[in-house]
Amino acid sequence: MDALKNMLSPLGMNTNALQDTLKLVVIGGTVETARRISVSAWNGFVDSFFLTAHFSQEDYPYDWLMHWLSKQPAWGRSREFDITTRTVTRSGITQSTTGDLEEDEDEDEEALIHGRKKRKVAFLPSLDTTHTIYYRGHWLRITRTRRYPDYGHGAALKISVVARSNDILKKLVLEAKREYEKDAEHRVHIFLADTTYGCWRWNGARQKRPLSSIVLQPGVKDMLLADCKDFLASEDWYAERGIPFRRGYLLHGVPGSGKTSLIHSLAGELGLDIYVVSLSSKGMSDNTLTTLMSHVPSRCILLLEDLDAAFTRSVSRDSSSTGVPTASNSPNNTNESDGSTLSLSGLLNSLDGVAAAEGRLLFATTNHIERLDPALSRPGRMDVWVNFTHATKWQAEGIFKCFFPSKPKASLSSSSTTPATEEKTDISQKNLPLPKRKTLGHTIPVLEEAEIAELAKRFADAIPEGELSVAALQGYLLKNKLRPRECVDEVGEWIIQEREMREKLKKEKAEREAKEKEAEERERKEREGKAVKEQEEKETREKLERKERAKAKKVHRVEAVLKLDSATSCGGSTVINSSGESTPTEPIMPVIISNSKSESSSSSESDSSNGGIEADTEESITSEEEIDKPAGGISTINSTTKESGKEKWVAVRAQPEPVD
Ligand SMILES: Nc1ncnc2c1ncn2[C@@H]1O[C@H](COP(=O)(O)OP(=O)(O)OP(=O)(O)O)[C@@H](O)[C@H]1O
Repeated sequence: MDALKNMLSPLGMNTNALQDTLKLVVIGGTVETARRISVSAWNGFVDSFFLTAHFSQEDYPYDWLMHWLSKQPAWGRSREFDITTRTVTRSGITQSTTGDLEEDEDEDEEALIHGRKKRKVAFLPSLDTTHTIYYRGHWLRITRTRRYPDYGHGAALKISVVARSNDILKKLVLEAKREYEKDAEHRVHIFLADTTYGCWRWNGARQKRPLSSIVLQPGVKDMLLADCKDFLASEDWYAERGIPFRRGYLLHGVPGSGKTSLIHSLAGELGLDIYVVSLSSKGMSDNTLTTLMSHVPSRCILLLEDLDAAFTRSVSRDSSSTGVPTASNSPNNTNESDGSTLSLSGLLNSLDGVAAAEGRLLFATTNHIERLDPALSRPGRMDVWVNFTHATKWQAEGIFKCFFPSKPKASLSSSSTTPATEEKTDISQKNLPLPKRKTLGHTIPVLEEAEIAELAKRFADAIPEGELSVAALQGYLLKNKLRPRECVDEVGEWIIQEREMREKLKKEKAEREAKEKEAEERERKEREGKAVKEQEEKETREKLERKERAKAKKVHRVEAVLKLDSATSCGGSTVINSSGESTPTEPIMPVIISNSKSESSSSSESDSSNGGIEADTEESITSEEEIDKPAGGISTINSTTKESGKEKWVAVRAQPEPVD
């Protein structure tokens, strides 16, 4: 140190300051080294004593655990966490679309803020931080990380625990699953096809719809439900017989008759998620569809909505197959412009090809069954067909009863003292028996069963059989949900209005179509007129051009004649034309000789008719005979004579004119 001091003293440095700096460096280095050693020792310890489970966002257990973690009170004590009002799913954190999560359990569940329901705040482990929570006598170390930090998406969960066996982790996953399923019990999860990436995107969870709220002809719902249940329970039966474990249902019929609603209801009843594909969506191709179908989970409902619409775009297939496109609905160019190249064979392959998923229930809906190719709707692809019609009287009665609850029998006797018509009750408890259904914030009169039955009967009698859609009836009942009696009294009036409205819409549609047709016709005529005009203009232009060319040739000829004249006067070669006139040329020039005298004479005639001025060089043909014939001022033809077809080429050399 003294030596160092001696070395530095001439430099005028403060040795004490230097010493302190060096000390700091040494201490800092030692501390950092110690930290690193301890971290790696701890990691070694963790690796050798801890059991670690990894959960990827792409898989279901991730959802279960995130859901479970969001419910852990431990986050309240944690010093670092994420707070969200969103739902955690495989496809990331998604804004809750259901809006049924309240901030405070104790608060009024009915409370709405500007029409929206309050949302519950959820606590989640923050990214890239290790949290420790206590679970069943074990400390769990939980780390949530980004799987692809560079791309900013994809998350993974790592849970470590000191334990001899992985039982504790199994218990944790099972518990998380149970809780998740319990919460999802009243919901149907909807996934939509993403044609850009060829994957499924979670689109939200919908409240289950009770099957009793769907009013169909007797036996239809029961038959469908029993068929679906039977299918789901017969995997082995299918395997033993080598039959592909798939079942298809084709729901066809008029719009607003309950096809989609029935599928949602069945999904809820069977506890299945719904995977929806719109075949006419932008970018849908054979490859995308095959990829999507191969990623459908084994137990789910695969829904192909408006099957016929996929083919009204004439998707790269012959017009004789599925959904024959009509003139008005087959814009052939659109599918190419939006990159949709779905073909019928592509669709068929994706439905039951090698890569197609097994165990799924395929539901297809269409309003135009007549447009479907028989290959698409054949048994094996579509095993069960259900026709949906406009509302029958039976359905009208059913939907009325669904809307207006009747007083339960037990309360009938107890309420004998109070007039039944005055009593008001909550609709959610009587009419829609959903366990988690929230109240609607209004009440409707509850009538006696007999009165409701009588009103329903009158309502049904007033409804014309098979004329109005169930959706239309529902719309009318919704408008009158608090006035059951008036609703029945006024139904006749409403039907007249509906008819008038439909008539008006029909008329408007017809007018619109006529106008469109007229416009099309006008456009076509205009196009044709334009084409004719263009053709005429073109012809006139060509005529003019021809005339111009002829004029130019004449001018050229005159110039040539004038030139020759001047050349003759000063000596030089001469061209002999058929009329015996000689024209001076360059000293040596080719001459075309015609074998036919008549031609030359006609040529000369035309020459004379043009006043002896002809610009066209070919027309100034000189006959051989005439060349042989000496003419005034014409010298001998002394050069080679070339035969070319009927014409001969000779070179004419000028000789000086003899001097008299
Ligand atoms: N049979 C029915 N029972 C109960 N409600 C019905 C019935 N039919 C239609 N509805 C009601 O009408 C509305 C439209 O029904 P839905 O979308 O299921 O009809 P759809 O046949 O699928 O129509 P589209 O063919 O136009 O898709 C829904 O709100 C539904 O509640």
